[in-house]
Amino acid sequence: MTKKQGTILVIDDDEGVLHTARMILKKHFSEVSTFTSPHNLPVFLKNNQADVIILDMNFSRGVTSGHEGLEWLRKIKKIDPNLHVLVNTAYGDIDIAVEAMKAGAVDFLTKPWEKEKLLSTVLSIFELSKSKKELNQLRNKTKLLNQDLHRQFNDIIGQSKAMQDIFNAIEKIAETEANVLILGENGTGKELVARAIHQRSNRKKDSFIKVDLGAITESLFSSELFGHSKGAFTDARESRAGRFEIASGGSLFLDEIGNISANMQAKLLTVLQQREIVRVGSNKPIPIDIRLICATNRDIYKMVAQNTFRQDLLYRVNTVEINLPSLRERKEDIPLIANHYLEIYRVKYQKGPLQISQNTLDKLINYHWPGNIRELQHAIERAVIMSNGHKLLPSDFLLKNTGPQSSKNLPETLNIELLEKNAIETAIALAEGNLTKASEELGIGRTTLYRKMRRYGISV
Ligand SMILES: Nc1ncnc2c1ncn2[C@@H]1O[C@H](COP(=O)(O)OP(=O)(O)OP(=O)(O)O)[C@@H](O)[C@H]1O
Repeated sequence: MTKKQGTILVIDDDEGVLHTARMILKKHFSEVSTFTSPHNLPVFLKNNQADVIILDMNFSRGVTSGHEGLEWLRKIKKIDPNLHVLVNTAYGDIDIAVEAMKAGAVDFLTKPWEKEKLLSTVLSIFELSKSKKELNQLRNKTKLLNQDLHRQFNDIIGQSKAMQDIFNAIEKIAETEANVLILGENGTGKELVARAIHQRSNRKKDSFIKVDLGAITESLFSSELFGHSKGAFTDARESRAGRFEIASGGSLFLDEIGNISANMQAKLLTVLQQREIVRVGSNKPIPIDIRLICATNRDIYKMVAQNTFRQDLLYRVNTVEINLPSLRERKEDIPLIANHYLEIYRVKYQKGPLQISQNTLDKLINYHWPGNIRELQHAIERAVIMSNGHKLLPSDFLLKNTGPQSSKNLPETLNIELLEKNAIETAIALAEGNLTKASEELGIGRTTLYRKMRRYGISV
């Protein structure tokens, strides 16, 4: 039998008890340390790890009040609140056991020990301590990663009215606990906005955990999100916390929420309603405290209308909604964003002074950017790599000639006057000669419409 790698600490003034503990536990754990007095504990804990501490409640001869043990329990929890202490009480000493649990003990044993009971209790506390440690490690790791990401993603670039509205919305929403649904095409910055909300929220010191629901298979969904206990399925050699648990205290960002099956939607809804998860293979509910931010590029309302997305789930996640504009709806931001990434990649690829020529900017502004900012970012990166001189030229950009503004869909002429004349004729025809309607459709006043009709020789 392989021993568990970890340290069990036993403190009891009775040498016989310590001997029994060593006999039973040594077979199962790599390290069993015993002390007859708790006085050396602070020094020991400073220099050593302890996965489980078994603490007696009385150390002075003839004393049975348990106060000494409680005192030491409090000291241990002060040294490290995450230490798992199992207290030893005399049979029937329920009051002391209750006091000890209140003071932070995980469980209690009554003396004399039954071998099986001692072993099973210590083993289960050991597993608990390990999975908590693992959770803390994961949280610390993601905090570090998030710090890096925030450094990298700190600025959401945009001066357009549309983006100013988004910034205002982020400021207003961030400090609330409201669930947020971010809608927008691919590459419009949904994740960036989700991170910005977390960074400005009261949860910013805790983790921001992202789950790409579009990339999770049906079979992995529950264990990824809710975790699993040891032995829950063939590969579950250790118990593992899911993303909900890891995000607890912080924000959970569920990307591509429009991409999950009906079955996954039902599971998610249950967790959001009950605000607790149950690891796969366990039946113990674990409360979760998360701020939920979801995103999708799909038309979620259409999906609800077509019964492919649950309305009750939508209502759970969309307390507040943010609609991110596509890049072609805020073309005025294109030069700003292009120059932002020019600077980043110029430095990254160690190029000298580099500018974007006016012709190039015109080309970028006129392009329809189906992949939005991500596509612009990659286009700039590529152009910087390929550039030879001090200017990025139109030929440095290979923009896809597809989509709504491709040559196939272009009008026969780009002459502005002819386009205007065609638009007026079409509007009048569609309005069946009603000039008030036609002017409304064109977005101009009736007087302007008359003037333009005279100018282009159009009659009704
Ligand atoms: N306003 C912005 N200013 C600067 N960079 C931006 C902006 N919006 C997005 N980006 C950049 O564009 C890329 C895509 O952004 P992000 O991943 O947030 O988009 P998304 O909408 O979540 O995309 P997807 O739908 O594909 O998941 C990232 O590299 C991000 O840094």
